[in-house]
Amino acid sequence: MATAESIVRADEPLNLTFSEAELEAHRDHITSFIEAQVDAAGVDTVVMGLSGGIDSTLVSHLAVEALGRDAVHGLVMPSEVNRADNMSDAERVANDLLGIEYDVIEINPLVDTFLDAYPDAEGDQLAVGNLRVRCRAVLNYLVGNHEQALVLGTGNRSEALVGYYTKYGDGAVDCHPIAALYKQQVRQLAKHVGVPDDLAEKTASAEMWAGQTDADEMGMDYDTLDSILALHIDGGVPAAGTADQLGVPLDVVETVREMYESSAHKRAMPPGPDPLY
Ligand SMILES: Nc1ncnc2c1ncn2[C@@H]1O[C@H](COP(=O)(O)OP(=O)(O)OC[C@H]2O[C@@H]([n+]3cccc(C(=O)O)c3)[C@H](O)[C@@H]2O)[C@@H](O)[C@H]1O
Ligand SMILES: Nc1ncnc2c1ncn2[C@@H]1O[C@H](COP(=O)(O)OP(=O)(O)OP(=O)(O)O)[C@@H](O)[C@H]1O
Ligand SMILES: [Mg+2]
Repeated sequence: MATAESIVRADEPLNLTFSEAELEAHRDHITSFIEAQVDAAGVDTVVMGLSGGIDSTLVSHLAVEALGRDAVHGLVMPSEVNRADNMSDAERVANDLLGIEYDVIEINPLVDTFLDAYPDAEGDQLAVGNLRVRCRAVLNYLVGNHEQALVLGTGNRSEALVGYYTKYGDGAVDCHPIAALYKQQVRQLAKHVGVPDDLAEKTASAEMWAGQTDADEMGMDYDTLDSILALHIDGGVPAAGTADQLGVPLDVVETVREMYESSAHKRAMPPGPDPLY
């Protein structure tokens, strides 16, 4: 885990932001995608977790644009490690910004029930953090089944490429409308569609344990991660050239490649052996 002082920041990060015309094109593309997913499933509504973070704020905003506010159901699911201001931001998004129906469901009792059933995991920060995330996935699908609603995910391209999400947790959804956007672009599109700056510029956190931030855990900020992904992983520029161009140590580029390669299993269907005959 990096400390605030040791987080790597590229000297020359790429500017991956869009022009105004491109922003409008992405907005249309994503709202059309949401509409098409709902149509293809033969349903009218969607359900999704609202965390007060920018990914869920943008997806919920675009879902309301695509389907109307009556078709979007938000779930705010606090646990003991969530900051109160994030949970109140989630309610602010549902109430004040979007005017959608939402429920607040505390997940501590669910998490405790699992740990009572398997106390060996108690104190295992990552396992319990992932358990919190998976409890939310179960609730999303409980509501989704009951209301014949699709579960909207909030994964962006940066998280997907390095596997920075919980398998069958926040990854357990029916579609990811902002999957093509790097994190910088998520923030930019959010501002473009009218999300207030304080939400769009908020420090990203999975809130799987108290005080967690994405940058601390990954050891670099999103501008650096996005730049390495765009140049080296998506762009095919060799590691050394990427490090030189961005002004980051070579081992940071290699770390991102290792995260990309070791998370391939999260971007694939669970494999089985080919049929024998
Ligand atoms: N090679 C392989 N082939 C097939 N399966 C493989 C595998 N390696 C591990 N696995 C399986 O995957 C499991 C590990 O994956 P997983 O359970 O996801 O756990 P893991 O990747 O270890 O942890 C999740 C990471 O995502 C971050 N996260 C989670 C949720 C939200 C956010 C956010 O930004 O909001 C971030 C979190 O902070 C943490 O760094 C293993 O226990 C194993 O079951
Ligand atoms: N406390 C919560 N209540 C409801 N949903 C949550 C909660 N925490 C996480 N989620 C869901 O899990 C998703 C993944 O979390 P993640 O932290 O990556 O996104 P975010 O909070 O929207 O944005 P950011 O990455 O900037 O913090 C959220 O977008 C949201 O849908
Ligand atoms: Mg978050």
